[in-house]
Amino acid sequence: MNIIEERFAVHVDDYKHYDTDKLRKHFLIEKIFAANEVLFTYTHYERIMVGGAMPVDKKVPLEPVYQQKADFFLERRELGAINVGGAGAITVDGERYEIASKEALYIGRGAKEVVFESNDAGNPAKFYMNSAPAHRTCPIKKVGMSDAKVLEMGSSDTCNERKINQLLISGVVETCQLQMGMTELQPGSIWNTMPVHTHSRRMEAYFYFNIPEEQAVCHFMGPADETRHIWVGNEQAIVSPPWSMHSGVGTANYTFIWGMAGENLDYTDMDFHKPHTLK
Ligand SMILES: O=C[C@H](O)[C@@H](O)CC(=O)C(=O)O
Ligand SMILES: [Zn+2]
Repeated sequence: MNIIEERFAVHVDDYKHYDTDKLRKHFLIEKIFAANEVLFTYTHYERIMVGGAMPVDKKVPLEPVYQQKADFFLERRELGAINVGGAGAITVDGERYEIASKEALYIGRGAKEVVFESNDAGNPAKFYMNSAPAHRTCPIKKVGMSDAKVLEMGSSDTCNERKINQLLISGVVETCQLQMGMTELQPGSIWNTMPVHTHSRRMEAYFYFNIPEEQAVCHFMGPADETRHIWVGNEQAIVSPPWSMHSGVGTANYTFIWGMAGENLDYTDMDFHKPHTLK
């Protein structure tokens, strides 16, 4: 069964008055995975759905949720899934795709039956997912880390040395509006997405994982002159409105998955804000 939460969009003027509780309530997704469940948060930012499937000892189907009023989940949507757990498989209309750790599957609009499973209940697969409305069908494609476009960013001097693995990206896979990838921090580097940027033409969601026990990531949001922070735990996500930056600093090494939907598929068109200009 899909378990669903709904989040409405927040106006930037309203955000300025938020305290810690309210920031967390509107922008933090605390639970992405539950054993043998599919969890989703239905947002009103480009209607992106952010969630996870964690099959343990049984097959778990992707079912439509009330908000969609659809006969099947992908009736009018596309979906990207990236496995952050043990090896597993996703079966789409009878076709089985083995998805190892850090591998992704893109599923286009129209696929009727999607089923998740793990190869080993002792080390279950964890499929982190983003889904956005789609106006046409793009072919299903499995994308591994070796297929990714890799951007080497930052440096150890500024503690932001990282590898941006673009997985679901134009040139690797055809999508309608979804873009997804996985950014890995080099040992000793703790800052992601620094210098920060905004792109009001696209919303974004960040999913943080591989955060060691008792450590955390401090995520920054807001316009460059009105920032706030949210402390994020392991396997939690942040929804970033179109007016917001999205950047984080960890108390230890971590990895994260970013996903975007919106106006175009141009990853490089962000507006940058230099650190000394931030407030
Ligand atoms: O719009 C692009 C996204 O925010 C991320 O891809 C940025 C990122 O992973 C990073 O700089 O570390
Ligand atoms: Zn971004």
